Amino acid sequence: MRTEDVQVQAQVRVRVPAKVNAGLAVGGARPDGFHDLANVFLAVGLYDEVTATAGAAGEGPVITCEGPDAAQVPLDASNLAARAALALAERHGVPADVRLHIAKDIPVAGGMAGGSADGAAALLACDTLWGLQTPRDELLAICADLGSDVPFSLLGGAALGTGRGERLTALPVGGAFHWVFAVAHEGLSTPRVFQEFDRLTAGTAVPEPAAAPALLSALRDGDAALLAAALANDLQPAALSLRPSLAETLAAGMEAGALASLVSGSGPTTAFLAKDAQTAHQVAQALQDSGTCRTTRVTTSPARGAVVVEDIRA
Ligand SMILES: C[C@](O)(CO)[C@H](O)COP(=O)(O)OP(=O)(O)OC[C@H]1O[C@@H](n2ccc(N)nc2=O)[C@H](O)[C@@H]1O
Ligand SMILES: Nc1ncnc2c1ncn2[C@@H]1O[C@H](COP(=O)(O)OP(=O)(O)OP(=O)(O)O)[C@@H](O)[C@H]1O
Repeated sequence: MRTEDVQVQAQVRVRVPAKVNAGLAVGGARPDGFHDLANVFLAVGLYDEVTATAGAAGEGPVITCEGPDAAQVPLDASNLAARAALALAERHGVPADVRLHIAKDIPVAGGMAGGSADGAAALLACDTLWGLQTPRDELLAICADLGSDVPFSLLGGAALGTGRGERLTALPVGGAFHWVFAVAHEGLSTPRVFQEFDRLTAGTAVPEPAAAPALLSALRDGDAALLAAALANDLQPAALSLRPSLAETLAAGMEAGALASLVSGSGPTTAFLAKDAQTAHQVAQALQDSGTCRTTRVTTSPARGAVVVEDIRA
């Protein structure tokens, strides 16, 4: 066969970051079961990659997944990447025949929006593969239908999420922050953690959620010490109530020199802010040695949102 006869398979690869919630203020339960939030999202440099290639006519989205946590990822129509492909295809009246391969590096069910990341990445990958050029605001609206965290996975950087977290306002960030994440042995279900929040706050007046001005200025100034003082997560008591052993992980990171520690979103991943890269590695080693977590990851924020990193189209 001559080289020019080889058909190159069209392929689009998208890289998408995980998130940590630098501030998560949670209001009372709404009639629709969700909670109003003032959610200060920060994208961090742990990434999944979703690669889209054309599928056979009529087969719909086909999901495959590789990575250390791949066995925990559903490969059926419940996968957020499959749901994203179907939603986009329906919006444009095109077939959703696409193969989506997820290279998963974001901890699963860890409160780092891994599934949401794959949903946002698949949406961008399919939009590019199918040449649809869907306007950004429409992509964000589809993301919001898929889940509260999905719009932020597309946007990246830092943002305040209001409503159930899907209405985003980008936030300025004045410098890089150094983070350590301690990944727990077993995941936690997000709805279960919100239910526990409701149980723990029952009979109390839950205030309207608001973003702390000190948090926003710490991010804007890139000041790690001020950020450490302002980090807050209203879901932390609920996550600790369901998984009391997380308190030991939080304490081990502080003992090792972290500026601050908190549960990431709904947990059970715990996040540690460090003053520099060297301290971050020391904290990670101490957490590893403490035996209070499955593994650790060291990275920085902010990180770019979902972005096409390879686009091979015939
Ligand atoms: C905890 C966070 O990760 C913080 O960023 C998010 O609030 C969760 O976002 P998510 O995983 O995208 O959540 P969704 O898929 O939208 O909702 C899953 C479930 O979480 C609960 N949920 C979620 C978001 C929200 N603002 N209030 C809620 O009560 C609801 O029980 C909902 O049925
Ligand atoms: N592409 C996907 N990757 C991982 N989990 C997925 C995916 N699609 C659907 N899921 C389901 O979502 C559940 C939550 O997984 P995910 O990794 O998104 O949790 P999370 O990081 O705690 O989410 P969040 O921080 O947005 O609340 C999993 O247990 C799995 O059943």
